[in-house]
Amino acid sequence: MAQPSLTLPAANAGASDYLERLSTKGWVHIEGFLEPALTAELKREALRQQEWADAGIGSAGQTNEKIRRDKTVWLNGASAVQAQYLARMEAIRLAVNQAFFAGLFEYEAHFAHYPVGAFYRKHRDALRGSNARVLTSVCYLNPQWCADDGGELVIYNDADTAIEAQIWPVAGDLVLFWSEDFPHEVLPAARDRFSISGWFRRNLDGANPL
Ligand SMILES: O=C(O)CCC(=O)C(=O)O
Ligand SMILES: [Fe+2]
Repeated sequence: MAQPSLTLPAANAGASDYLERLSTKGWVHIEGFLEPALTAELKREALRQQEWADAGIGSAGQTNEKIRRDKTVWLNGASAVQAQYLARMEAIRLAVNQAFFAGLFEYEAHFAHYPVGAFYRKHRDALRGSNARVLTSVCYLNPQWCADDGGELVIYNDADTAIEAQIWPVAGDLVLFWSEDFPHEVLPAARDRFSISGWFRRNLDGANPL
């Protein structure tokens, strides 16, 4: 019997094997993951936000403009469009848990705005073994992105010796990667760049410290 919550809509060309690609490569770029109407509505929702803050780094969340210059606002799920996005991420959470026994427990996400010239230097989203973030998602909200616009996501291999992928932040595309395994950076954007960065987290409460 079909399990709608575990499958992606048929409109997502190439998305059906995303678990396979996550398994073999550890990251996946799903083109056209969000349909254009939902992507456009999320972009409008991002533009409606008032509370943009300088993004933080590290567990204390201190800001450092040498490392990153994006502005962020956390999703709270209060609007219909945010709820719709979070429902799409919930389907991924369930599918990844089923496929990998990943123990993904919750999801947190923020809108990100990279104004012209903004970047995010090479980093990992989680340090090995010490962080609740397991799987990173980035969904892009930028129509008609082209080469001159910069702002590519560059993903490096775990050993940080080679580039695995260089991805334009094209509207509707989703990138997933295991948070501990891939150093990555956002190259300076030559035009306003909007996205939603999110993290599927494990539950560290009550974890055995040994
Ligand atoms: O926007 C991107 O392409 C990646 C952003 C990122 O690395 C992050 O928010 O941790
Ligand atoms: Fe990151």
